[in-house]
Formats: sequence, C-alpha cells, structure tokens
Amino acid sequence: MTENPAHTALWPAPTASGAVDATVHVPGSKSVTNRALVLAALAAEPGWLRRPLRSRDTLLMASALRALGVGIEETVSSSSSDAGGTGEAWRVIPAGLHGPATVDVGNAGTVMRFLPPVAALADGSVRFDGDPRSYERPLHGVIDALRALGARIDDTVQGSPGALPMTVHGGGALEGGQVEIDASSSSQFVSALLLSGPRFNQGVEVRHVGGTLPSMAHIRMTVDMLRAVGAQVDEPETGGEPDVWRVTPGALLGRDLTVEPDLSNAQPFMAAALVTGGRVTIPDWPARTTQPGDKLRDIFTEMGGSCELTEKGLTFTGSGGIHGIDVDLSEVGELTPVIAAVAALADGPSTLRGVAHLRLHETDRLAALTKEINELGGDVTETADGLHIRPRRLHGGIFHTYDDHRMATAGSVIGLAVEGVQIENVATTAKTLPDFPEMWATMLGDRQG
Ligand SMILES: O=C(O)C1=C[C@@H](OP(=O)(O)O)[C@@H](O)[C@H](O)C1
Ligand SMILES: C=C(OP(=O)(O)O)C(=O)O
Repeated sequence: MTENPAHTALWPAPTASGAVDATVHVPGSKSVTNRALVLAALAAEPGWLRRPLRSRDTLLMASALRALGVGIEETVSSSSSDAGGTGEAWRVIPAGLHGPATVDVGNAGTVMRFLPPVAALADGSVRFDGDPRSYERPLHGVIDALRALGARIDDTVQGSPGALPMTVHGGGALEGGQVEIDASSSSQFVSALLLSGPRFNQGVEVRHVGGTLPSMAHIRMTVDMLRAVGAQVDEPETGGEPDVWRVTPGALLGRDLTVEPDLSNAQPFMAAALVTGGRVTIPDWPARTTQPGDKLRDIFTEMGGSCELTEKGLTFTGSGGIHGIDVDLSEVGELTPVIAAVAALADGPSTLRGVAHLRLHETDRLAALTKEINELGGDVTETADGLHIRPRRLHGGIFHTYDDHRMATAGSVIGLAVEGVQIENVATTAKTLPDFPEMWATMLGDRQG
C-alpha cells in the first residue's frame, strides 16, 4: 500500500515569541451540527441550521442524509447579522427516507452511531462503511439495540460481527420500545437511540446497564436538543429513574437553529493563553450550554488562568504559571488530549482520570499521548483509566497524530513552548476544524515560523 503523503507530511509547530493576545472566531460545534442535521432530517417540516460546522465529520453526515433522500441546501446569506460568522446556513428538507444507499462514516463517531437508527426507518438497504479505524470503534450497542427494537442488520458480510462494515435493511418503520444496552464504551449509543426515538412506533426506553457511562455532557446535549424540537423526553437528571431515558413517539418541529461555536475546538486557543501567559477571547461563547468545553472555564482556571464572560465573549487570561491538576474527565473526555499537553508543561504533576474509553476513540488516545509526549522527553504513564503526567523539560521531535485531530492540536500546544516540534499530518484537524493551521498562525500574529 502506498503512503498517503498528507498522512506523513510534517508541519513545524510555531513557537510563541511572546504572550498571545488574540480574538479567535471558532466555527460551529461538531456535536451540535450533527445532532441538528439528524433531528432536522427526521422532522415533519423543513428547518434551518445557521453557522453549521463545515468539516469532514459534518459533511459526511450531510452526504449520508442526502443519500437517504433528505434535501440539504447550502446557502450563504449576504445580509447576515452573524458577528464574525460566515453567514452560512443550511436548509434541511425532510423527505421519505429510502435505500439503497451507501453511507461513508469516515471516522466520525456521530455518523457511525447516529445514522443506523435513521437507516432502520428508511425503506431499503443502507450499507455503512468507513475508515479502517471505524471498524475498530465500538458499535455493538447500537447494532444489538436496533435488532432488539425490530431492525434487520447484516454485520457479517465482511469483518467481524458487531462492527462496521454492515448493512441495515430498513423496513420503512421501526417498532421501538424498551431496550437495555451497555454504553460504557460510548455515550453515543444512548444518544443515537434517543435521537431517532420519536420516530419509532412506540418511541424508545433506553436502560444503560454496565460500567460508568462516559460523556454525560453529550447525553444532556441530546436531551436538550430533542426537547427543543418538541420531543418529550424523561431522563434521570430531571427526576427519572437512574440510567433510564424515555422518548415518546411524536412529530418533530423544523427549527431555525444557530449553532454555537465548538468549545472543544476553542480549547487549544485557550491553552495558548495559558501556556504563553497571554489572553484569548472567544466571541459568542454561550451563556448556557450543554457542550463539554464549557467545563474548561473551571479546568483551565484551576491550571492557572482566569475567565471573564462578557458581551464580547469569553476572555481567558493566563497568569504566566501553569499548575498541575487532578481531575476526573469522564463527563468531558474529548478535552483530555489538550489538557494532557498543558499538563506536560505545568509546574507540578497531574492525574487525569475517568477516561479509559478514550482507548477506543479516533486512536488509542491514552497510548498515543503517553508515547508522543515521552518521545519529546516527557514522563507520562498510563493508568487503568487515565494518565499520570510529571512535567519534564521537553525537546523537539516529531509528534505523531494517528489520524486524530485532537492529537494534532495537543502537539501544537506543546510546540508553542518547545522549539522544533513537528506535527505529523496536521491536515487531520479537518475532521472538525479544517482551518486550524491558519487560525493558529493568525492567533500568533504570523510572527512565528
Ligand atoms: O455525542 C457526541 O457528540 C460525542 C460524544 C462523545 O463520545 P464518547 O461518549 O464515545 O466519548 C465525545 O467524545 C465525542 O467527541 C462527541
Ligand atoms: C471522540 C471524538 O469524536 P467522535 O465524534 O468521532 O467520537 C472527538 O471529537 O474527540
């Protein structure tokens, strides 16, 4: 097999010549955009998504829904009042879902987990395939649950059962009802079943049985967004049974939704303020949000910064010092790589806990962070559910990224403080933030190279 040159290309991570002082407009949230697309596709009337994220994961979601018959028209409004926004809006026009169709999930957890229930509602066969890594990421929870709820799925044609590739033989409707799943390997199993639940004949009752459920922030996001389009949801946090979610069958409204900036993608820019003792403002930081990135206000404050939320957005200011942290990240696992990078530059040790499931993300993130930080001279050890990080003087070298966007941004944060760090395949940030290298250079005022 020939190597794809983009996968081995090296990007010299710019070092910061001084404290950063920048305003960074961060594009829309991946998690909100892909949920909004699914909910709009399942609605009873057309809807709008304003300032959607345009990245590999969201374009894969849009292409897949189009392949199932949904209309998605991309428009750019010239009279946009979006401060700093592109004025981009997508009109989503629901239609009868049908196969035959092929869905490329790439390496998008949201596409590979959220769309099989949608395909089960389609009339016809829908084949799912994706990047080699997508074959290894857990999907059994969605497959087993859909079968229990009445779907016909063939996951034995190629590869191993319980994983991609597979074909969902949609019957035009799904009975739904009660189902038990072990979602300890991905919260997206629960979100997937809830998002399509209003369209199942009996709705759905999902009971999680198993170890700790990760990424609760993302399940809250699912519940919030379902309610916003008129779905009735009972859930543990508003008085329901622990680990049980119920969605009543019913029609969904077409909404006009403006997508919040992706706070997890704001993270490397905030980390730059922390690492350089500078200041970064993220416009449009929501006053109230279910995004896990909102927790950065607490986490990065504890690590040495301070936050101010004003009408200009969130201004995060580094103090010049970086402190180690002992933190349970189970609710906000996707923040781990950049926190690990900052921790490697801190004045004391850190322990990151509650994130064993990161071993099955875009790559094995615990192994990858350990190996790459240690190869720059660091001292990181893996624990059963996280990382111990003891800061040491780091040196330059190649930071491998394993097709993981958050490995690339984590390496870039280290590169701000360490000369000679080269990021392999920085283009992998296109999964959720295609303009990352340009945004990074702009933040640094194009002074570095
Ligand atoms: O539902 C979502 O949008 C997400 C849920 C989380 O997945 P896991 O629960 O698999 O960690 C998170 O890590 C991922 O980036 C996005
Ligand atoms: C785990 C992540 O993505 P996915 O949606 O592919 O699970 C992530 O973005 O950190």
